[in-house]
Amino acid sequence: MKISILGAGAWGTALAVQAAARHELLLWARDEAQVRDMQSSRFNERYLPGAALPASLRLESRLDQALAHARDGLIIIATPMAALRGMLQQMPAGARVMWLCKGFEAGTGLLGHEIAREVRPDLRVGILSGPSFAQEVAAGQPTALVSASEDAELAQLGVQAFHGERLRVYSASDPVGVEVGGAVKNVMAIAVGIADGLRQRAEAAGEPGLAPGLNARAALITRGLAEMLRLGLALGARTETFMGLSGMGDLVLTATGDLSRNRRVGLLLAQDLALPDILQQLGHVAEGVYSAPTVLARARAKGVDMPITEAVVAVLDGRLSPRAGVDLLMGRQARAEH
Ligand SMILES: NC(=O)c1ccc[n+]([C@@H]2O[C@H](COP(=O)([O-])OP(=O)(O)OC[C@H]3O[C@@H](n4cnc5c(N)ncnc54)[C@H](O)[C@@H]3O)[C@@H](O)[C@H]2O)c1
Ligand SMILES: O=P(O)(O)OC[C@H](O)CO
Repeated sequence: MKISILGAGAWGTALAVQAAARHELLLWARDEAQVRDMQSSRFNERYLPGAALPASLRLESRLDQALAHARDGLIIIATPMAALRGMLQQMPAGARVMWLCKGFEAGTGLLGHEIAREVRPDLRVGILSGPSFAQEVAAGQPTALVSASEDAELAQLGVQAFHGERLRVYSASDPVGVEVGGAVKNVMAIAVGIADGLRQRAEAAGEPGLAPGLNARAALITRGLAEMLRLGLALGARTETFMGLSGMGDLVLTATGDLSRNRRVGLLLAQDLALPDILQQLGHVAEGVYSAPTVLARARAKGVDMPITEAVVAVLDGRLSPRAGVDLLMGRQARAEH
């Protein structure tokens, strides 16, 4: 199959590395200099150092060439969420397009499939999601993904494109649930990062005392899943999707795995680093930072209670200290679990 992956960040590059042996794969980056560097070194030093780019992988900086390559195949948008609208607008009429971004669009608060419906209803669209750190996928470590679309044929095309020995790809028909899971887990990873960071800080000072421990981490993940589910159901998703790879699976990975950029944002906030410095230090997108306020806005519009998200937004805004954020959650009134 001819596949063009648009966006040569960590994730687009990792999937290109994995699938290049089985398909005619093209990786597009908007930055000509980056493409030249990758062509000469056969590495993507800036975004995924250490992963050799297979000789068969075509590297391209001209978007028209990348789109022409996958005219009869599959186009994968691998940019951050902030670029999805602009990319969709440039797609050829009727193209088969899937995206990897996980988030709500800042400003509009829309999920990817809602943006696509608004700007390009002619496209056949879907999402690839699930618990997947780029570095592990590029190294060929076992990973499971989900290919989701209301268009069953397209969901299957996503499976054919990436299912292989090292990547297991399941199909799904609930893109709303898959997108809500992928977006909300990033916010929860920031929350768990904050709690774990407070513990690390207290332990380093020799005063573990009342800092959030492993019990708090389990509670945050579980109540985070409850928030994700409530918002998802309000937006029309199905419960079982949140028990799957793009819900529970990605939430556990991102909240507990130190390779997560969103978790790292939380860990560093707990060290009292300023958000702009943290983002500069990461050098990669941390979608939860941009999605958190839009998750909250959509939840409020639907009358959905999301206290962890609310606390994360207040910490990101600087209205609450990380410590006060945890205290706020613990100080809430008793209620029924379900
Ligand atoms: N890294 C992972 O492990 C991983 C796994 C699953 C999903 N994702 C999701 O995939 C998306 C991309 O993540 P990433 O890790 O590759 O990010 P990254 O920060 O490593 O790279 C982002 C890439 O997008 C490019 N880009 C930014 N704005 C652009 C624009 N307007 N037009 C074209 N290109 C643009 C950048 O130049 C860069 O190459 C995010 O939504 C992320 O949540 C990432
Ligand atoms: O590094 P993060 O926090 O963007 O997470 C990467 C992937 O989404 C994990 O599935």
